[in-house]
Amino acid sequence: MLRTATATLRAPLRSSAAAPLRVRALHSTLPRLTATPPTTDAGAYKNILVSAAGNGVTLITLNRPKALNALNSELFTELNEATAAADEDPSVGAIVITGSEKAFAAGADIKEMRNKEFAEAYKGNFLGHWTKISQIRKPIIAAVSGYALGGGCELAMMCDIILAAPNANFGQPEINLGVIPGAGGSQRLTHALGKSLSMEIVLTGKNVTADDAERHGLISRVVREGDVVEEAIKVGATIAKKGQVAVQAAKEAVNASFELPLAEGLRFERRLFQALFATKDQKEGMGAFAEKRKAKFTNE
Ligand SMILES: CCC/C=C/C(=O)SCCNC(=O)CCNC(=O)[C@H](O)C(C)(C)COP(=O)([O-])OP(=O)([O-])OC[C@H]1O[C@@H](n2cnc3c(N)ncnc32)[C@H](O)[C@@H]1OP(=O)([O-])[O-]
Repeated sequence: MLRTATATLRAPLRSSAAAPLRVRALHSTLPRLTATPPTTDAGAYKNILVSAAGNGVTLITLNRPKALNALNSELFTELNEATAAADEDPSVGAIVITGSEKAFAAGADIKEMRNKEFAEAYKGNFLGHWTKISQIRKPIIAAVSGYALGGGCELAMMCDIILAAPNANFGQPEINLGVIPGAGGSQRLTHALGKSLSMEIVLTGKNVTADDAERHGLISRVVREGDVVEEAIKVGATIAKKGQVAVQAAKEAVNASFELPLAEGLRFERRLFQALFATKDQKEGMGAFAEKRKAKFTNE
């Protein structure tokens, strides 16, 4: 069951570092996609807030403000549970993950892991459960403000789209702690930025600004100050309006480009494209175009 809390949506904008990001009521400005009202079960999770943002979007807010949303095991377990629940929920078409104004997440929880030993980390597959987010089939949008460092940057990169506030700061400072990135920082960052800049970030621990991240293709775009969550929800709502079989296939196809050689990737894309002719949404989408009307997708 999707456990939800509306606290973030209701919270007034505070200037403190702990302030969750503001979301204006979008129900009036966006087309209605789901009749599911935001359900409240505040306190169900300790480290995240989950709310139905309307229009088929689930909003997940990382909520360990005192630790700048440092990602401890409990938080990640909750995040896995909430994203899996949203993935299962037919009324949800997209998921937004955000943090506070000061920090999306300042990394894996250093205090939690400082005394770990190799045998324990290896036998317990430490951080293995972090990969679950990348198995979620519905699109996930990261709305990043402030620090997205180490595991925080890696979490953002596990999402499908990254939107950033002007104060966002991305980096992999693990080198300063005597370790290296452990949840994709050396791999996804390099796919996005290329070797030279990734090496500089990973080897020196320097951060990049939102503008630089946009310029180098790490994120989709920088959004006006104060608007990043709202904008991410809008993007999510736009996606949630599409035929969901095609959306999932599109996500699968784009992700395959990170893993397959070009010829295999092209073949995989073509097969998925062909398979979509078995869906009602394809008939509806193309029929609606030919009949000059708006398509009504049923996700079948
Ligand atoms: C997953 C795969 C591998 C990943 C590895 C990593 O991510 S390694 C991590 C890679 N990331 C890094 O190396 C970044 C580490 N963080 C920093 O360098 C700084 O906090 C800052 C520059 C982000 C903000 O500076 P600022 O002066 O504005 O704020 P402040 O410093 O006063 O912090 C406020 C409180 O938050 C606490 N806290 C913060 N981050 C963490 C954390 N990751 N952990 C635990 N706690 C953390 C901090 O201790 C303090 O608590 P206190 O003492 O009040 O009980």
